[in-house]
Amino acid sequence: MTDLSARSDAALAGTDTLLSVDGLCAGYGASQVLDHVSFSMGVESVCIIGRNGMGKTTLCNALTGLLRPTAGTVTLGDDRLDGATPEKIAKRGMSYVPQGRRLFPSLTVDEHLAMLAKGTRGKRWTPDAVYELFPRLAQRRRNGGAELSGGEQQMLAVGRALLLNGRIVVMDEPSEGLAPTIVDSLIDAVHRLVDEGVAVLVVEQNLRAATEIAERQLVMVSGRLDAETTATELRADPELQRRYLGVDA
Ligand SMILES: Nc1ncnc2c1ncn2[C@@H]1O[C@H](COP(=O)(O)OP(=O)(O)OP(=O)(O)O)[C@@H](O)[C@H]1O
Repeated sequence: MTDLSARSDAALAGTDTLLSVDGLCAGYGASQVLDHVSFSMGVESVCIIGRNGMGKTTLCNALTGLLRPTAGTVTLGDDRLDGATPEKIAKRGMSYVPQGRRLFPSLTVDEHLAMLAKGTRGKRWTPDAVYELFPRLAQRRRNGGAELSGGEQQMLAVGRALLLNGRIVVMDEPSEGLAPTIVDSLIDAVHRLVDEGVAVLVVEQNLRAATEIAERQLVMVSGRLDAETTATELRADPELQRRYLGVDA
């Protein structure tokens, strides 16, 4: 385990920094939740783990503009994102798959993707490319959001985020409530994205999903990101699992 404050960018040697977060603070009214969160990542998959209520969703919201940071910076490539609206942040290359998927029950899969298809011509991610990544979704293309299983909804939520053709995708607990085989598809999709040059930052509380999605595991405790561990360490250590994920040995 590493103390993040002692960690330098040298730890990312071999990986150029894509996202850099420095001293990020955010909260709700007078209650500060994020307490000077700092980390950086390249084109790789990274997990943010932590027990309930530690501030993981708040971090996702502060990164993607749904919550305005009160201090600190978020830099993607050469662009400063902090303080920008969610629309601007998405346009600059950070897309978000929020917890709960937020789909429209009456729109079909095709219609969800069509809403974002404009502007994807000639780009890597088009509706057809999403159907190729998730063949299950292609079979359900004419079904409405309300008729999809949890796993299909999650695939659609990821597919929608991909159509923004961004540089990084932030996902909040994508494995929540999904059957193990569907979790496998999501894990494969994350690895494929990274292989194709898209960074993926995933909040996870599920031990298997977290450790298979990323080797780097950043630990959030009470709004602070002050430790980093690895999937290898986490798998091997029930005490870490209990402390960081609330998993009972
Ligand atoms: N809209 C809100 N207004 C006020 N407080 C909030 C709001 N959303 C979250 N909080 C508080 O902020 C803290 C962090 O919550 P957050 O949802 O970010 O944690 P989390 O690590 O994502 O947990 P979980 O996995 O349970 O969602 C909690 O104390 C929570 O009660």
